Amino acid sequence: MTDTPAVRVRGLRRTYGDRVALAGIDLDVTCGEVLALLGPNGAGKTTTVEILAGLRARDDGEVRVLGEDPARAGLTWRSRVGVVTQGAADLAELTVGEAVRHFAHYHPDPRDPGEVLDLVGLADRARARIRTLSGGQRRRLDVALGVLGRPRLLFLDEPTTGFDPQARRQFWALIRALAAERHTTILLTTHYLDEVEALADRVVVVAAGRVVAEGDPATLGGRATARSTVRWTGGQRDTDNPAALVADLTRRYGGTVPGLSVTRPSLEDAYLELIGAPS
Ligand SMILES: Nc1ncnc2c1ncn2[C@@H]1O[C@H](COP(=O)(O)OP(=O)(O)OP(=O)(O)O)[C@@H](O)[C@H]1O
Repeated sequence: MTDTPAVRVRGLRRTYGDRVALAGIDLDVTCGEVLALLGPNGAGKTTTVEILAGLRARDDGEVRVLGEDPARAGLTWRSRVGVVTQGAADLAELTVGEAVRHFAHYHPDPRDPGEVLDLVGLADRARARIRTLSGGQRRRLDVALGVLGRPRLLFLDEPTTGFDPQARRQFWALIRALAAERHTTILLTTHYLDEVEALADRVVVVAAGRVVAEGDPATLGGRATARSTVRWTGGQRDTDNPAALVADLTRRYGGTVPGLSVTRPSLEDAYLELIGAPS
């Protein structure tokens, strides 16, 4: 890790016609971390990622990605940034191996194409035409292409949308392996709260083009210190001291408390509260 942030954004604004997509976003991503950008549909996540990746223009604000302005950065910068967006290129008639070998030529110091296919679990599909891949395999190929150039920073825009549960777990293992490599910073957008808990060191919540919260997934929205809810057959109560209440119930029931559970707000509870969703 270094002290220079991988991403530094101040006052980022973008409108489409009279629709304000980004109303002044501030964002810092530290080198080596996995940062999740979370927010409801239309919050501005894709717009933010695409501006940071140099794929979209901004109206206003200061943006530094790996120390450069993506609107002006050149080929050397581009080779240090990996992008996996929602609209992947149309490569249907190539085989998996051909695609990876072809795109390796775009990078000054590419990873070995065979190693990349191993990394994403596609080695046994190298000879398959891309149009024959399943949705999950296709996304893995997108990631393979995104990491070919040994990026210092990897953008993943909703990488597991449409995956089955097993494919999501495998994908998480892949992202963890990448994150464990030195110098790979990951900025991930997602709608899945379990994905944030599984992968992210830090989470930034955006809603209507603004940052509404940021922090550690375990403590977001004050959930680590929030009141607990104790439920049992026949009752429920919110309390700051669940241990005392459970002890009291245990005495009252003369032993086992029927249907006992003690819960704190989940990340989903904290998130829905932060974005102002009706409960
Ligand atoms: N090319 C475009 N032209 C016009 N409006 C756009 C365009 N792209 C995005 N917008 C609008 O900008 C706002 C932010 O969209 P964006 O795609 O960045 O949100 P998002 O958080 O990625 O949403 P989702 O979770 O649905 O992918 C939305 O109101 C959207 O309708």
